[in-house]
Amino acid sequence: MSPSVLSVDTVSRWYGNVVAVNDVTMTIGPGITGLLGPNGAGKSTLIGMLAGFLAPSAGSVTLDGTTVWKNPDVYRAIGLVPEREAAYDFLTGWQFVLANAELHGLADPGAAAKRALATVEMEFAQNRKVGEYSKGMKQRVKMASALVHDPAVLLLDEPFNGMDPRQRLHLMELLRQMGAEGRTVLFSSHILEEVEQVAQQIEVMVAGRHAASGDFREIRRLMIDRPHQYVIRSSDDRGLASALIADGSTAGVQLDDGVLSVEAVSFLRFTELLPRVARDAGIRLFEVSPTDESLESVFSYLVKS
Ligand SMILES: Nc1ncnc2c1ncn2[C@@H]1O[C@H](COP(=O)(O)OP(=O)(O)OP(=O)(O)O)[C@@H](O)[C@H]1O
Repeated sequence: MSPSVLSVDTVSRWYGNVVAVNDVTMTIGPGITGLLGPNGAGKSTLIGMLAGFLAPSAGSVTLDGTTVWKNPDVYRAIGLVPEREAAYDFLTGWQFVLANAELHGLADPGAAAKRALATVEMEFAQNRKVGEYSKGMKQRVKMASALVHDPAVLLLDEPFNGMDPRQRLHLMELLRQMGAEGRTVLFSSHILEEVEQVAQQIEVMVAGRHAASGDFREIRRLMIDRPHQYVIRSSDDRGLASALIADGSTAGVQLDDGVLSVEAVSFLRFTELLPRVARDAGIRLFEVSPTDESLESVFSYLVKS
């Protein structure tokens, strides 16, 4: 498979006065890219523009240098697995995939549908109606229809949503296979653990903006190496507060109504500092709990940085 590269160049997309995607520039090459971001970050909108379903309001999306929007030649190289369930519940899996093969005008739609259903291991259920499939089976049949024309680019919008662990593993394996074949695969998710298990490259979006980019180690580091808030219980909170202030490497120490809270500048430095300071002061630690670990707080930190 010849390598295909999607380029997003200063792309924005607005709906009325809602800016869904705000001045995003990124390059997506062969292998697996995870598009990570909380709900409403603009992931679906970006995928719609990558797939040629939505026009950018500004900027351009190109595949190997050719504009994607309004370009049927480019659509032949792209497969999209949308977030919504297939609306064709009354068709069998076979009919659904075959219809897509015919819409693409393939020379031998039957052979293409057979091959695509085999790739996702759905032949066993191909004669049952899509409406009777489990969530994971629906996802696989949508994937077969996206793969029916053997595209170099595969885009999947929240493909792991609602899947059980077994279905999840199966889909991860399929994505790895697609990546190993040299396809350019991009999938969106709001769960870091999901993305880092399968994506070589991670692009983070928050509130329409491109917040971070890198492999999972870099993204983990960005998320961990940021100010963290902790509540600490110890044998001598007041003594510990003084010792931490004296050390000077924490951003803030507060003792309010007997609750000791600390803002650490860096997670890694703090995990080394705290036990040492406590030991030197002869104080025992009972509990150290983070207070701002929600994914939203991590994401909003990334946007500010
Ligand atoms: N057709 C539309 N009309 C108006 N606003 C829209 C439309 N589609 C999306 N939006 C808005 O654009 C923003 C980005 O939405 P988008 O669906 O792209 O985000 P997302 O990251 O995919 O989130 P989710 O995972 O919840 O789908 C949101 O504020 C959303 O309300």
